[in-house]
Amino acid sequence: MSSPAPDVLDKRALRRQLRRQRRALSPRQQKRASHRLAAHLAALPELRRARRLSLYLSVQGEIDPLALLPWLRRRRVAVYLPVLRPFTDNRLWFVRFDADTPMVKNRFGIPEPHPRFGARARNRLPAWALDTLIVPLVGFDKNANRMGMGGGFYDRTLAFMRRPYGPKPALIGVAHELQKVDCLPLEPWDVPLSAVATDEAIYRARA
Ligand SMILES: Nc1nc2c(c(=O)[nH]1)N(C=O)[C@@H](CNc1ccc(C(=O)N[C@@H](CCC(=O)O)C(=O)O)cc1)CN2
Ligand SMILES: Nc1ncnc2c1ncn2[C@@H]1O[C@H](COP(=O)(O)OP(=O)(O)OP(=O)(O)O)[C@@H](O)[C@H]1O
Repeated sequence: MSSPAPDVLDKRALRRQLRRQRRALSPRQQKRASHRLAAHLAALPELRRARRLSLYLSVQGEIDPLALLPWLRRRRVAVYLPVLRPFTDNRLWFVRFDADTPMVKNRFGIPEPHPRFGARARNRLPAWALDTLIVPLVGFDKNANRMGMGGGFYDRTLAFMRRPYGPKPALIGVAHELQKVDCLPLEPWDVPLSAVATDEAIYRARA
């Protein structure tokens, strides 16, 4: 076993620090951030044109995108949640999320649609079939570079985005403003986001 390179250790420490900072927010701060985020998201063209969109259910201080749900329901947008794909390592697919979707906790303690519900092909979509994905972030920088939980779930699931042809959903990262850092190291497998939205601002990737 070789020991991890210093930049890997830096990234791990940064991830831990950012996760601690977001967990420290009060319920009142969380609620306010969620509503401000929803207002920013609803102004984005990537959301206004979406017919099929994925959200996530927030855990451990993540900014909560669900304040946007009434707006999405009014517009008849089909809402999906990320689900850990069975029999495949660290990949996601996306399962319909409606008022009557049966939910269970996955191995990380995050609620997701029941595997039996997701097993029905008509209840789920691969990432490429969505118009827009709302991607949870642990950290980001002003150029909309992202850092996630470290499992590589979204990076693996979105690897198709690098192909020169085929469908390309819009990727909108979301986070609390306090998760912004100066500059994130770019990894070869990182898939660029279209934009990052926070409780305070929108950050666009540079063309
Ligand atoms: N709310 C939410 N849902 C999501 C994600 C997310 O980041 N947030 N994901 C985005 O990828 C996927 C799940 N990925 C995750 C990756 C790591 C951990 C996690 O807490 N890992 C533990 C240690 C691992 C373990 O318990 O075995 C840790 O880091 O402390 C959680 C979710 C799909 N659903
Ligand atoms: N397309 C891919 N194919 C295979 N492995 C990958 C791919 N993308 C990422 N990985 C692996 O996933 C691991 C986690 O990557 P990284 O530290 O960038 O996570 P992250 O971007 O924070 O995670 P996430 O995508 O879950 O938000 C890395 O060790 C990397 O080797």
